[in-house]
Amino acid sequence: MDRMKPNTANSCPLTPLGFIERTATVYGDCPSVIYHRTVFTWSQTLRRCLRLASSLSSLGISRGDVVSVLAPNVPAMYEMHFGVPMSGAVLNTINLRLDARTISVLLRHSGSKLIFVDPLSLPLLHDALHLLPHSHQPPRVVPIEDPYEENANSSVLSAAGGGLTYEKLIEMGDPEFKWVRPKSDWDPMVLNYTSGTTSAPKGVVHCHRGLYIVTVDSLIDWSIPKRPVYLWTLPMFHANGWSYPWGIAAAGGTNVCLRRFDAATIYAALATHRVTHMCGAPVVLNMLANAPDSTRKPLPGTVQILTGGSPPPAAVLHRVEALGFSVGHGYGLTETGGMALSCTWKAEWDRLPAAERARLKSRQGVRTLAMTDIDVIDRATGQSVKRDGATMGEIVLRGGYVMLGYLKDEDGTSRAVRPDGWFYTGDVGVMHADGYVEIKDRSKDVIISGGENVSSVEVESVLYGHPAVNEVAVVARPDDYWGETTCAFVSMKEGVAAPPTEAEVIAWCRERMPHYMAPKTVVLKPELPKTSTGKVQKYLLREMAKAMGSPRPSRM
Ligand SMILES: Nc1ncnc2c1ncn2[C@@H]1O[C@H](COP(=O)(O)OP(=O)(O)OP(=O)(O)O)[C@@H](O)[C@H]1O
Repeated sequence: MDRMKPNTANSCPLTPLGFIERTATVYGDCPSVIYHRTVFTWSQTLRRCLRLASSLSSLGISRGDVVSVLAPNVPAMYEMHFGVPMSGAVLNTINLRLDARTISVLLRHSGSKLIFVDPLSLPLLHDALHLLPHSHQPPRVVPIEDPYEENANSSVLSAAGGGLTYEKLIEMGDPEFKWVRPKSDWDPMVLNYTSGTTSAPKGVVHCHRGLYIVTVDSLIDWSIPKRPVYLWTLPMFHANGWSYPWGIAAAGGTNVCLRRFDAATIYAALATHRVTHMCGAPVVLNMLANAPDSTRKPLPGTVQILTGGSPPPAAVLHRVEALGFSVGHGYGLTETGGMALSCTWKAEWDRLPAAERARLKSRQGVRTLAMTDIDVIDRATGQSVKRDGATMGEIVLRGGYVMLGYLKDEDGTSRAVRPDGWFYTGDVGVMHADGYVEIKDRSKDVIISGGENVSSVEVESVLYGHPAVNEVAVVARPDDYWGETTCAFVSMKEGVAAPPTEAEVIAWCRERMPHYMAPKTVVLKPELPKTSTGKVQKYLLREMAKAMGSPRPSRM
């Protein structure tokens, strides 16, 4: 046995890039990418990706160079998930709803050599480039055409790219290009900045191996069949759309691209393309559930919808399932490139009442097959918390698709990935007796009122049960007496005849939860501030609550 070692035939580096070659062989004539009236097949998509990789190589882009993209879910964005790393480069998708200052910081931090840009984001990119210091070599700009956008004037685009555009690169490239394979499966493949929900975005680097594992794992975990029809409602710039650009290629599916969407666009696309699968943050589920009847269209069949990214309130899950969607729920971070936990469903739960099913489904669940281990630990002792569904601790995990690290941030990396072999998520949760984890908060969001820990997620989930409530976010408000008290920011559904007052919302909560948890302050707002990935920007609300100062000391 001692002589049994890896050999040349079994040590080829793992990478999800090869999936597209197999798919082009099997499903070459099947639709790969649809955008308005444009339909590509898998053999065309493969050739376009190879042409892109070849052109990037002829422009001098080589192994390890960072190539950025600022674009919505259009076909070019999909192709870049293959074409850019096939040139050996590291793909850096940038959130197009960031401001110019943050984008310039990211471009500088990543040392990006070239950036592809959507026509509608050109002015934003120009502002960002102007903010780069003179000493910094700016990336080469390559605009992406969009025949369906009136504002995408081709001569303006060509001028902005110094004569070069995305389609010109495709045209110039070699469709038989021998793509640059990773030397090792630990070679970096993508650089993704986190959402910046809690602090400045961090540059997460993933390697080919990690992305291969998470892609295959995500296909298995969501039981993706062959040839799904997948609607792109999750931004690909967010953690590479939880790895599904590579996953849908592996399954030979059809990618339905959308530049922008609202409830009406989603319902229309579901019906037109007979969509089978889609992903979205809970905000997308909320949008579907609260859409007026006039915008809803009958579903083409059961649509599988995978949600994650922030806690899905049980009430929202319940409403979406009642509309005919089948909801899957997972939990992950940019640092895991996709889902690390999922609320794996048990057949016997189908017999439970709907509200109980939704409550169980709102739990984040168990580790996926390829995540080696997870735990909820007491940060002070490092010991596992009791499996009682009540004792809170930090969620930690280990497995083959935890990031390589944060780019140029060794301190940040060693704070997150510890010598004890765990990746510390910064999320606070509990372990239930059945081994399912439930998130209670981010460590920064826990409210400590009179020495008691209050989970903002728990208070939010009660508030979501109020029939007039559209969205809610709960944060701490400083309080001279209690230390902190619960402050709820609430937006009401449109068209509610007699929306409740702040005092009525407080009274409603006090009937349904211990008084120390119930909000002492309610602020009604037309809309809550969100990141482009649909997460409520609690730090902004926390600042607002802080600015309100302490209310008069009160007793429970
Ligand atoms: N199913 C889920 N339920 C509750 N929270 C979730 C779920 N999935 C993800 N999250 C939250 O999203 C976080 C990961 O989000 P992401 O990587 O996009 O960056 P961020 O944490 O929002 O931003 P930053 O790290 O810059 O503050 C997790 O740490 C967790 O707090």
